Amino acid sequence: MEKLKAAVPETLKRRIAESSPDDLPSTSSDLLRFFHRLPLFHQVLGDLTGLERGLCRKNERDALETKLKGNDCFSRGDFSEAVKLYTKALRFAPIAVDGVVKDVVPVLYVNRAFALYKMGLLAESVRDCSRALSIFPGYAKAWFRRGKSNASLGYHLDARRDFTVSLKLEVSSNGKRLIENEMKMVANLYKQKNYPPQRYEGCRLEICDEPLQVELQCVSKITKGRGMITVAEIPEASLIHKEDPYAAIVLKHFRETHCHFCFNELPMDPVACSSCCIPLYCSHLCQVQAGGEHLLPTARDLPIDNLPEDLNNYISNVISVQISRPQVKKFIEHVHECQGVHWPAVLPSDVVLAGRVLAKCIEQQRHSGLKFSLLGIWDLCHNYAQLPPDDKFEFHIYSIILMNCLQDSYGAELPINENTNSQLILLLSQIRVNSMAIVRVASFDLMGSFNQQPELSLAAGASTAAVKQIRVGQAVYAAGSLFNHSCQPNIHAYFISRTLYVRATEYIASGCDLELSYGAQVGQWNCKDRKQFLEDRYSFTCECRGCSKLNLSDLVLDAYRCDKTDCLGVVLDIDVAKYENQKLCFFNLDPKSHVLNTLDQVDKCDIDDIRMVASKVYGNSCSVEPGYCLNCNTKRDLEASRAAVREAEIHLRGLQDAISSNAIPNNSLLETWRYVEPLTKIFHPFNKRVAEVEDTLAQASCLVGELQSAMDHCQKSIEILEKLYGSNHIAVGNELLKLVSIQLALRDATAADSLNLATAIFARYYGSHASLVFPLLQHLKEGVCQTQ
Ligand SMILES: C[S@@+](CC[C@H](N)C(=O)[O-])C[C@H]1O[C@@H](n2cnc3c(N)ncnc32)[C@H](O)[C@@H]1O
Repeated sequence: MEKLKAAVPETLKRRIAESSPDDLPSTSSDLLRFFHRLPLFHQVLGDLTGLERGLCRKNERDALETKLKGNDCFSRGDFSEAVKLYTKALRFAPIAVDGVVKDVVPVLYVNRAFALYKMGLLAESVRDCSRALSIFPGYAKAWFRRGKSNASLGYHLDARRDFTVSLKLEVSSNGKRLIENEMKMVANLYKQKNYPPQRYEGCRLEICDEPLQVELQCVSKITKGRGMITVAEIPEASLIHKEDPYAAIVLKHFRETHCHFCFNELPMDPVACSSCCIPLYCSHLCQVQAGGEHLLPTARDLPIDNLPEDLNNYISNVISVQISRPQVKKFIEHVHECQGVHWPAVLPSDVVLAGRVLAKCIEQQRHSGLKFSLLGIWDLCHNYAQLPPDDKFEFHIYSIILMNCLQDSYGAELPINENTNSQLILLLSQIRVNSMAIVRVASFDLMGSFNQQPELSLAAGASTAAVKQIRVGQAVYAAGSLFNHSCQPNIHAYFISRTLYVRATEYIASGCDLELSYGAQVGQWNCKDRKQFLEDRYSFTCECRGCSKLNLSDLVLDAYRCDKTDCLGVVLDIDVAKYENQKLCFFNLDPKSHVLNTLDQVDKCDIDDIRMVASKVYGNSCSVEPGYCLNCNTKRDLEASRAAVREAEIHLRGLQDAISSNAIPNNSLLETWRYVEPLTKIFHPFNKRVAEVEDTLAQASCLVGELQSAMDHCQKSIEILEKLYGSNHIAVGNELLKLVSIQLALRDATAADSLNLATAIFARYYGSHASLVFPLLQHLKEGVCQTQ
């Protein structure tokens, strides 16, 4: 790609860099013409689309080689590595070669089933046997393995049926003897205990479906374009929007760990795409929803006749993949990428996502008998004019490449010309502005310490590791894209499977804007960093109330404390002061400012707190002077303060490294405290860095078993976060979970109170889905019940 970029003449590059949306037909057709004459371009396209060079097609030889490596691991007793290798082999393995069905896939499933059985993953083992049987019902070994796993699960009736079929199919006398022995063992048990058979495939999450409670409306505003408002008032925690994506894609880093359809973490027995080597799914249901029903295996005939009716029903239940039709989506998003070619694996995720949007538009227009056009069907805003020159150039190149890659699937339906190329460039800019990251909460870090030592009670396993949010996918939601951003949002978006849920985090009066955070929030970053992030990532200047009105958080987040010991005033650095001055200027320059009083300049809930730390900003035509206390005007030496902070940070980093490697040396805590303490004398008590230091000290104390001290530090961190975010914010909720964990370990009765506070916060953000998204909450609830 870099060579391709370098080959483009400078004059054309410059025209592209300076182009506006109106110029796109001319710049894109000139680039297309240039590429057509360039041998390098045809070579790049050949690599991306040529089947013979495609690394993503099925390959029986690679599957067999990988299977042998898996067998080696199995014989050494390394079952988990064997499972991984069998999964890799399943990715390569074709169900049929030249129309002849091969046994490699069923054999791999049964091998993996055995390794899973050895690991004690019995339900997974049963599922893999059923998958083998859905392709090859006459496979005696698969029925036998299924019987063994069912027997260990206590499903003795199913086990007996599995062994019965296996015995009828087995040809060797040794094999028959083995099966008969197993049958004897379950013979009596099945009469005593009988459970219904496990569901073979299906959704793993039981989602409690809440009705939507409000009517939303889309309105246009001068500053932010279209946005959503509420027609009626909305109570706190109401679910206000729910939507499936127009198109979605898993991010490259998570291709091996998360389902390519529902984005949940893959189980140990994932299903591979049956026609190319790229996707992995958590079940056949996800596979079919992403790739289409034609990917499901078609079972061969079972070579046994005259079976009793109930056994026949049982067999057909096992070998047919049970997927209900309504669950299968009409549009199949992976189908055009599934020919074994290289491009879906190597092009950037947002470009492949654009391909999925195009494919869906083509399908929709095909149904209505229309010619392809993105205009009208895809009505989202874009930021092409504000894009940096490099991005404009890349979008031009990728639009041409993607059009060519899609030719195999859509040919004349998707003509490559100046119109379609310009539309695709704009589509890439729309995806930049409107796509959302599908996020998963990796709270298992916190649960890890409990799970690794199951012999310990929950109370003994205190942990203060942070709850991590991981971005596993990228998706576009047609209506969800109309929510504008605020650094002080009143709604919250989260994802279950690939569905977007939006919830009001506070009471919202009728007619009010409904705004979520695009990733920058008051309390998390200062005004400068938030604005910078939004400009870099989304190319707009934020006009939200957090960036235009004074708020406590922006004043204290990075502030130094006043040199006078009894003064709680803030001292701001130059950068921060500049942005706070802009907020004040905004009001002073406003033509209506003479009718505004100080209250209008300030976020109302912060008035008393701001008076406490920066009383001077209430003066008329006040400006914020860096280096001077905003209460008493005392000067602080900022240069010396910065130097002292740098020194303390070195020691703090040492402690953080020790925490990561779980090796805190003796006396390290006392030593670090000696160096870190000056930070608390330099920074304002509500400075975010002080909260982070308290949090680090809580973690370190927890690791060395000083739980009382861990609890004190954790509580101090929470007090600061409450000032920065407000006491009902999810950041406080996350910190409260750590506190509960420590309190449980200390058998402190206040754990229940802290958990109640945390539960109330999580309910505002996640409603009835809180425990589903944060399994740790349920875990801690059980811990609190145990200790009561
Ligand atoms: C996902 S779209 C939201 C819908 C959009 N307003 C529209 O008319 O389609 C994001 C775009 O909305 C505008 N926007 C959203 N929040 C804003 C804010 N706080 N300040 C200024 N512009 C904003 C920006 O143009 C941004 O690129």
